[in-house]
Amino acid sequence: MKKSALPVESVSGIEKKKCGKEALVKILRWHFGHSEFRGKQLEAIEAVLSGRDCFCLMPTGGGKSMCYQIPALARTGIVLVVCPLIALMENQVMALKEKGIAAEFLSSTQTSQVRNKIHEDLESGKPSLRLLYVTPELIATPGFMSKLSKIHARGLLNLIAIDEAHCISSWGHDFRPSYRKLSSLRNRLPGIPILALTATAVPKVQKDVMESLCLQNPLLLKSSFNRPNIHYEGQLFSMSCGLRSVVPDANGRLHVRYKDLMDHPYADLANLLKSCGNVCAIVYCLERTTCDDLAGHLVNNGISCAAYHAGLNNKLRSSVLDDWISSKKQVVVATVAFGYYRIQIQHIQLFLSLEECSLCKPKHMFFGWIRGGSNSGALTAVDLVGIDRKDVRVVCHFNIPKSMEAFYQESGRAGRDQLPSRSVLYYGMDDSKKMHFILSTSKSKEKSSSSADGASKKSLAAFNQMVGYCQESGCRRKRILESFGEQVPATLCNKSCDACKHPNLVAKYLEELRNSCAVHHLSGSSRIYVSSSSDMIDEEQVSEFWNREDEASGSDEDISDSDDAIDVAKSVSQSSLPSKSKLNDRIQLLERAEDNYYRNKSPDKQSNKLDKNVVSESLREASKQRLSNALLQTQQRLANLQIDLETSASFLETECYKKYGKSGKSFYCSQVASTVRWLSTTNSTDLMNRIGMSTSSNAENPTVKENSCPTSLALLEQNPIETSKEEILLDVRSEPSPTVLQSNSEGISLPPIPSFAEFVSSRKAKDNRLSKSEKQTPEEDRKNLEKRMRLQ
Ligand SMILES: Nc1ncnc2c1ncn2[C@@H]1O[C@H](COP(=O)(O)OP(=O)(O)OP(=O)(O)O)[C@@H](O)[C@H]1O
Ligand SMILES: [Mg+2]
Repeated sequence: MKKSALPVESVSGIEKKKCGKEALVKILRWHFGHSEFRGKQLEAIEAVLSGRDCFCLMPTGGGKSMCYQIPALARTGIVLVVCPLIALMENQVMALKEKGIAAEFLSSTQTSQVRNKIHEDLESGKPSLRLLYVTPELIATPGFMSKLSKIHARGLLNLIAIDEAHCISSWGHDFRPSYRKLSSLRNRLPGIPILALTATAVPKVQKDVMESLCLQNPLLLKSSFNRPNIHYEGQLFSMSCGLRSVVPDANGRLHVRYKDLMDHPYADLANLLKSCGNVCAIVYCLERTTCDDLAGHLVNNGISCAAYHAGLNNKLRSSVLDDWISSKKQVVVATVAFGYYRIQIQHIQLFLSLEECSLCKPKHMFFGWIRGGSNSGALTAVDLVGIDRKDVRVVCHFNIPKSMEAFYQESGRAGRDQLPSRSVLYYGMDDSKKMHFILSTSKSKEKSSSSADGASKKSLAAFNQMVGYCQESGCRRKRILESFGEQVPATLCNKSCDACKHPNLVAKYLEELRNSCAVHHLSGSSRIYVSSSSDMIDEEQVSEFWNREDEASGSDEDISDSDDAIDVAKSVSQSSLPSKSKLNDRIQLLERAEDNYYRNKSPDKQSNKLDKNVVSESLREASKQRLSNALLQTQQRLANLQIDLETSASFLETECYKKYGKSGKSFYCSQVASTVRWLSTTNSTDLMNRIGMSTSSNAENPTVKENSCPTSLALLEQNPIETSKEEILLDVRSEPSPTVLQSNSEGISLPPIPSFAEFVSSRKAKDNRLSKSEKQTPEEDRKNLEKRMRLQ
């Protein structure tokens, strides 16, 4: 129901004088139903209404949005809100509209009709909009900026709010280059107060944000980062949630849980979620395949759960998010966004930077890099930052976060209703090595400049702090707060963390961890350090990790309309690839690097490597299980799809094995991962086709040869639920159509990964063809290269 705008009008009557506290509280109560302002909300609102810049540092879930939403209602005119995520804008605008508040967002996800309507309103003499949410990229476009300037010239712009302002600082944990462009706002729109808001900014980041946005004499409002309702242990949480009957076992009381001491971390998590009751939870993972696998496992264990990551298509992703927000699903297993985003940019640069390539070791890493480049135009980051489901009771990190800031931000999704909630963190040495590797390579390889080295050191230092948090036994709460520069008394925790509540248990587990892991002990320290060398990581794991991420092509980005990666791609292609001859040089260097790699390997190493790279039976079994989990999810997604899970999983696994079993573990795993991702987005027709096609190549079962003929597809499409596979087969057998069979097969098989030599020679062949047929301009060369990269 729409509320009348009475309070706004009545307040706007007095706005020329001053909007007093009473009037503001009235707006808060009328529109939002909250009785009083929280923390520093009122101070922030009063500051910006008086025309003063403000930097607002409030904890996650502290109510920062209110600091710009109330000013939007206290004055006529528009509040411009800059947001990093489309999902976040949508979520906020929807909530505001439900309250009858005129709010809109502008993004590429809208139809041009919707966008035009918003623009018309903005250009009208008296816009009805109160809040306009936009992405930083849109702000940077000249067209939109000139529109803003016109609104500003007409005196209709009240306030500029920059949400998640830490993204502007390269010192912050989620730096977004596009946020940097916001520094022009002060000059372009003079006299308009700027409100910067964030939950995570260490002093250095605070300073950087204020300087970058050219804030003038800003009011700096800092609330404590402490989230008293988040428990970093299990027992007190269970009790305060009324779960007395569920007494957690010893391990269940812990906040940091050690994967290396567990037989089955998946099972441990399933038990944990069950022991918490059927509560709302977020599980964060580093990789999409873990998301898929883990979600499959949880579903098998009766937990209402879905995976959420950028490998899913837009429709599925929003339906998962809707289901989760509306409590139809209780647990969402999601990837952490911005880390991936950086990795993708790094791929583009690694591929084009030969100095780096000559350093690379395993052959298959080339492919990861090359394929990574293909996603340059399509960022694939997903995050749940700022999505306001208030009753998240458990946030679990299934892989170690990259920094304390990231950990705080992500675990802070819990308990936004201020009720008791729980944070759980799974720590594993392998995860730690993987993250260490990503951080040590991603920044240092972006540019070979000293600033990039510095950035790499910074992120490694931030990560080491996180490792310390997992491997030491001091109060967790104190440690989190101290990482933000807050000094707190030891009593603050009140035994709401595992280290304070169960110190002996924590010490015991740490001791066991030390004994069980083959790790480095640094003298005088109880910490277990990961060696700083990237070769600590198993090459196969790295390869699969990269490839897995790369093959998400087809999924649209949803950070925002970000042009960051496009900028990078352009600048790299312009600066590093000015001509075709340079590109040839680079390709030759790549070849030499590859040769060197193989020449430098000793025969011993090679045979060892071969052994290590063999696809074992147990790996094949595990892959089958993984595919079966993915098929189960697909079956649920596609409602009542009739397939035999075991047979289909076995078929798909055999397909992967046939294709890459001989090429080694890494290629095989990559193909399995790719198939799992394909399953998460495929439709019934394609799935049936593929399973059918598989059998068609089986000589022992010639009947299925015609399985992917169009008649079966048409039948399935007409009546996807009632029509059984047997019926389709029967129908198909009467109408064989080998020609179409071939085209279907081609349409649905996954693109093969070429060997590096194949890649290079196909490139050469194409170059030869080109040089024969026509002389191209450097610009055309560049376009061709970009196209080729996209097609990889
Ligand atoms: N004065 C208030 N009284 C009660 N509830 C409030 C008040 N202000 C905000 N809230 C509620 O607190 C919740 C969190 O608010 P909001 O989303 O603005 O937090 P945030 O600080 O932006 O968090 P994040 O850093 O996670 O984005 C919302 O559900 C909001 O309705
Ligand atoms: Mg927020």
